Amino acid sequence: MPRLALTPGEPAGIGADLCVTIAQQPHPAELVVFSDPDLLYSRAAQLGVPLTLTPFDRNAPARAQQPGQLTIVACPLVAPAQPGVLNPANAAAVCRSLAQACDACLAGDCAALVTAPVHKGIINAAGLPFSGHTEFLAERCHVAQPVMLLVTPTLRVALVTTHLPLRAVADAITPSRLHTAIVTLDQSLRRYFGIMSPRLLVCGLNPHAGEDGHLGNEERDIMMPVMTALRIAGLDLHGPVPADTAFIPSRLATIDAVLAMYHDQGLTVLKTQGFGQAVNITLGLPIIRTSVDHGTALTLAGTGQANTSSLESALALALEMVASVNTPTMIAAPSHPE
Ligand SMILES: NC(=O)c1ccc[n+]([C@@H]2O[C@H](COP(=O)([O-])OP(=O)(O)OC[C@H]3O[C@@H](n4cnc5c(N)ncnc54)[C@H](O)[C@@H]3O)[C@@H](O)[C@H]2O)c1
Ligand SMILES: N[C@H](C(=O)O)[C@H](O)COP(=O)(O)O
Repeated sequence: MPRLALTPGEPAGIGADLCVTIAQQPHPAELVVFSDPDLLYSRAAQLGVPLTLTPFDRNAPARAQQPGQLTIVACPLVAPAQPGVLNPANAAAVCRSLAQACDACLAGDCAALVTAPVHKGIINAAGLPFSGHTEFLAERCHVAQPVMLLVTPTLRVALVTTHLPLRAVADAITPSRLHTAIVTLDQSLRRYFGIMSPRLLVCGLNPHAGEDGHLGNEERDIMMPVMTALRIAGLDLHGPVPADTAFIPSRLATIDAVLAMYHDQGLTVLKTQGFGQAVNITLGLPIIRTSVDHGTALTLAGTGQANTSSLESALALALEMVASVNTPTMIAAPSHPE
């Protein structure tokens, strides 16, 4: 019986609503929520659903989650949360709960981490540099380059760069970063998705993949040499292809994942296709981490209108990934010449 660490994220957003709502169904895992108990009790009362919180005991055997119940590690907020009203006073507590949940996974107390959305803006407004869970967890786990992968039932899209201003993206597409992103994606598809020889489609950075260098040099000077070396090492790589036609059905029919160069190049397509069903996975960490595909939706907090489907998918996929770790299919990663 695995234990899943669950974080509600921004207390003014829909994360707490989602946690108490999914707690109304049974799950084949113990859900350990890292949260302020009063936040969950008050949101459950607001939504009119029952909730009993039981303190986490790492020495007790894990129990499948029962309707109306959650296991809790208390992570107190500083100020009572008001649905829809961001408060920078609670930003540090949000980060602390995330760190505690991550550490519980690193310590083996929980098998995976599943996160509800945080509000990056309010954390930064409180004076804490924060780009996203992906970067926060990578730093916590001492990983230099995590890889963001979003999946729907029919599409997988990974990113070479994550939460970067567009102005900085081109400079961030280095041989080393591209190499790590491709290898991490390839290895993770083998390990967690049972794909024995992943076929990866790599998007160009520039319009028309640089048009032979006439519309940008990154494809010719950076991407092609890295991809050629990795093909020689045995990876099944296609591209770099113009990103505007990377997602047409005939291309997607023969590949297992698309690697986009930056956030909106890949996620706009994926969310247009599958918003609400998609799961965000952080690859390259020593822990399994999945998340929802949506943000804090502040106007929906406390209304009962927030859709739980992405969180349900994130919980289900985390369990599948936990199970897959027991069937290792990893191969040695080709190293980058730099
Ligand atoms: N995993 C994360 O932590 C995560 C992911 C995406 C965005 N964010 C953050 O969330 C904040 C708000 O972002 P945004 O406004 O761009 O996106 P958003 O996803 O919060 O909202 C986009 C639209 O989708 C709707 N929506 C979102 N989730 C929904 C749900 N579960 N059920 C029904 N409707 C839903 C919203 O009402 C809104 O109309 C930002 O600070 C952003 O950085 C966090
Ligand atoms: N890039 C994500 C998305 O658009 O869904 C989102 O910002 C969350 O990222 P983190 O998991 O790094 O917080």
